[in-house]
Amino acid sequence: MLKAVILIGGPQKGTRFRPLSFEVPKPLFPVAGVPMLQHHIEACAKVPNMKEILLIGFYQPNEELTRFLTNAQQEFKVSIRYLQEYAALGTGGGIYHFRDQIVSGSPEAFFVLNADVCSAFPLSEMLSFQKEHGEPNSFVILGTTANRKQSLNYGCIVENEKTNEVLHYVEKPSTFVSDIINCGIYLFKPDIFQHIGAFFQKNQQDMLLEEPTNGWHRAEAIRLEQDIFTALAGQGKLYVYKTLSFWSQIKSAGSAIYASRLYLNQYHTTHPERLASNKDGGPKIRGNVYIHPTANIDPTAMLGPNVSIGTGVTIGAGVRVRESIILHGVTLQDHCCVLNSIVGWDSTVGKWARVEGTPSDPNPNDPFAKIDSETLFRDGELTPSITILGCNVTIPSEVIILNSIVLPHKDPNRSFKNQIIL
Ligand SMILES: Nc1nc2c(ncn2[C@@H]2O[C@H](COP(=O)(O)OP(=O)(O)O[C@H]3O[C@H](CO)[C@@H](O)[C@H](O)[C@@H]3O)[C@@H](O)[C@H]2O)c(=O)[nH]1
Repeated sequence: MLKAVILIGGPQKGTRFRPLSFEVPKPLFPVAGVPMLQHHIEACAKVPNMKEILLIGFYQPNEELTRFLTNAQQEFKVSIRYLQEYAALGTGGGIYHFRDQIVSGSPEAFFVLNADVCSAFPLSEMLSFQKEHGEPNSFVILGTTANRKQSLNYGCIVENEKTNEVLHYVEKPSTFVSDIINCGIYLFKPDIFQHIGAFFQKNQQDMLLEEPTNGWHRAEAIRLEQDIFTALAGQGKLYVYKTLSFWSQIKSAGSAIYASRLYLNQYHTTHPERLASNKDGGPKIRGNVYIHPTANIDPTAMLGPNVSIGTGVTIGAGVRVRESIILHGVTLQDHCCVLNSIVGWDSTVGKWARVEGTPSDPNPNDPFAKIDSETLFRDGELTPSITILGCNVTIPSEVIILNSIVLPHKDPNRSFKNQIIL
């Protein structure tokens, strides 16, 4: 039997996702029409023998998370539970703290997935790879190829090309190490806890010497990447399975639009029913578009490619939407235009208004390019990015909002370009 753990982080994480993460925990933000996490859960539930999916994080349990878990359990017919860390314990500390829950029922192996990645999740392939490679208790990291410059933003893996054993692992190196990067998706055997445990013991001794009152707490904070993988590399225990299928991080809001595009594209094979098509009396659809059944869209509107329309959205006559995510309860009034933008919950875009951003897509001429999840500012200036309207924003008619971030509940009364509207 198998299990899966999804690391969902907590409220202090996802800062590059603001202001959208003010309203909803980042892992529940909709990507291609469903919460980011649902893609992980669907992929795990498809693996034969998957008995339980555990979400580990340091969010306070809230209504939205509980509702999502209840619905997902019913839909995917697998046990899904949320385990809350008492503090941020790092990518290794959380799974170590809850190791009894993970190994209860004696799973032969378990997956660990970072919540903030979008992927085809080749989990069954990782299982077959694990069976064929190395010793029975070896662990597998999913890897992909990045270009030299961007590889520095990820965990970098040097492999033995014949055996795929991980020989060196360096987390976010400052100079080039390898173009094989860690996708944040792992297959572990329960034996991993011996390695994390050994590190914990050592950490505890060191820290109790330094700080007798708080040492135990601090010793439990363990980073899977720097503390465990680096030590396991070259020991015949850690292998890399390189995937050619799609993969991207979801750090900034711009990367959510890119991830939506990847998942919408995947729907052709996994969920064709989620893709809108041109029908009599319906809007004009270009490329891949997701429309929630409760949305009300004028037949003269044109949507796509890469558009997701949430619950209860109203779209008026002659509206154009492209490369955007429209969240629930939004109203797009007649003839407005929304390009490369995220329109937050319950916002309104007035007639003939234009909301437009600059896409942050990876370089299309580089097959290994990844999305640059830029910080908001570079050299003291706002980096041109997608336009984000926070929740409950009202854009008046005939106004242009370009490359800007509008904070929740704001009503900008004129056009803005390259600004954060506070
Ligand atoms: N439960 C829990 N989850 C956490 C914690 N810290 C981080 N996470 C979750 O773990 C994932 C990784 O988070 P980061 O610590 O922000 O790492 P990163 O910069 O995304 O880098 C990691 O992912 C890359 C691939 O996306 C890897 O290339 C890299 O090596 C590393 O694993 C995210 O889903 C985050 O929510 C924690 O203390 N507790």
